[in-house]
Amino acid sequence: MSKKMVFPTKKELAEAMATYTATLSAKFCKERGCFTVVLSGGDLISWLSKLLEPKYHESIEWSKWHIFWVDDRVVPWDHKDSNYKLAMDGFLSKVPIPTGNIYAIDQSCAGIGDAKGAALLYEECIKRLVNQNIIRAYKSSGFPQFDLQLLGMGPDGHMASLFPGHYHINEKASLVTYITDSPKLPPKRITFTLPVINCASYNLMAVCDEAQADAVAEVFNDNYNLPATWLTAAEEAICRFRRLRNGTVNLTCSSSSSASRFESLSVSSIGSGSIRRLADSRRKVPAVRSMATTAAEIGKDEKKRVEIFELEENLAIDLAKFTADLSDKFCKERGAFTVVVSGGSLIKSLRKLVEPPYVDSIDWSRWHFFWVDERVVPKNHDDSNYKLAYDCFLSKVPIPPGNVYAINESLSAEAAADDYETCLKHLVKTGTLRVSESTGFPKFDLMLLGMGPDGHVASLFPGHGLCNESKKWVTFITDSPKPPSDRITFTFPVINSSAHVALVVCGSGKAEAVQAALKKTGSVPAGSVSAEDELVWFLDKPASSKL
Ligand SMILES: O=C(O)[C@H](O)[C@@H](O)[C@H](O)[C@H](O)COP(=O)(O)O
Repeated sequence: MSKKMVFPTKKELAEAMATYTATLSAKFCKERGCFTVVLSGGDLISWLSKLLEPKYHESIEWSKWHIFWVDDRVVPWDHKDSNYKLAMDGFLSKVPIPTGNIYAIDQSCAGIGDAKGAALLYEECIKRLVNQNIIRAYKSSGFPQFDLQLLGMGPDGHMASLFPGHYHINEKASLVTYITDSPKLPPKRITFTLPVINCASYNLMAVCDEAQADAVAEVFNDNYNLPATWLTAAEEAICRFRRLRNGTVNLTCSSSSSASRFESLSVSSIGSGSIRRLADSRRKVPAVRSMATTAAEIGKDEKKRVEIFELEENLAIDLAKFTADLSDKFCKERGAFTVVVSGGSLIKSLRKLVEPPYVDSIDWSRWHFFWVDERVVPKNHDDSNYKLAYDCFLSKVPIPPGNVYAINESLSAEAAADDYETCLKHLVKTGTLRVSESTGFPKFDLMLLGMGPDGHVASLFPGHGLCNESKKWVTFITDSPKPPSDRITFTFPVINSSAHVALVVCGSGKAEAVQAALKKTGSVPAGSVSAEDELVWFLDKPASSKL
């Protein structure tokens, strides 16, 4: 389903929005005895005042309306920046919606600027209303499914308080999140997360100002850096806009007929129709000559290769081709590509993938992105592996946010590990993640790992009991010798059940650990890494100097 609507004037746009809202109100009030409506701030409220005209006002069953905000600013209710105040003054105070049906940001948190507290309380409120059946729950996922969401878009392409380049676009662990560094003032806000926004039955985005013309054009040219590009809905997403600058926005608005990307809290289905594919615009990838010499004799293991590169630059080029080839293979064979990364210097070595030709040729919509280990710190913390990957990689490629599986760092390390394991199990159930026939552990298509100077991989450190974990898929550590102390990590059985593993190691400081792992001159965790189909060590000259 794909819908766009262009109107010659603001007046006609407002009229169409009012009719649409009134029609949905009648439908939901009849079908389920209530109508859940989500508002944003901005111009929207002035459109809604159309509903105050008698032909709408008199026919709408206001007593059945329940009002929510997709985002609000963490300021007192009577503050000029408050979305609650805006809606109250311009609309809500003029219609007989019961006060108890208006769900505003918590007044005391907002009053003292406690963004985190306000987000938590708003989430709790929504969960309670789902339990009471006032808000529907989306299929099996239990995500709240609002009946109608009325959204605006900023000139930078933000919607709700999801801003371009901000990691919040990938937030899936919560329903409501918060931001304290909003590029648009005021800085503190709470916002629905993308899965919640996209679960709404009907999403209506209204755009009217010249200032938004460029962003509208970008959104409809599939620029995934703009949060508004990700908008879908369970039933219908419509973008209504006034004809802006001549010709600039003669565009279409795509939406999905299902919110299956977000059917479960951190899970998406493969190949959802909601993701616009880049396949059509694919460019042919020129062959990149391998600049490696192969150390043939090491380990004499036919599944193991060691590639040594004169320069790290050459290693990065070859690693990109290796990854892109596997991506092509798995996307063709199974319609999905499950990729796991570590933190550390590996991420920098992946830089060629986010440059031409690969950035254009890879079918990013089929990627599913995981972490082999993660530090239990906030996602915007400098120690976060998520932040590292987001800043250098994820923010540059259109992997659907629903396919990026970050940990829930609001939990303890132990609970976060359990939660991540549950997420993997769900993905196995849905077929996104394969299982190894020989081990019964999940079989990722590609694992891209770094190694520490002490020979650790993931957060499996030399001499630590976790290296012997044989049952769990994901475990945790609270005494990591490399700070920060609290982490989650995949276990060896999971790492070694992968189809392909690349161990990427650079620098002379790691030469001894490389030697220990490959020549068995010592015992280091990296020496225990294997793969079901292929393990490739990518080394630069200095790292290989002791082989
Ligand atoms: O969270 C982590 O600490 C990493 O995932 C870790 O496993 C990393 O891959 C190695 O420590 C190598 O890091 P460097 O490449 O930066 O040395």
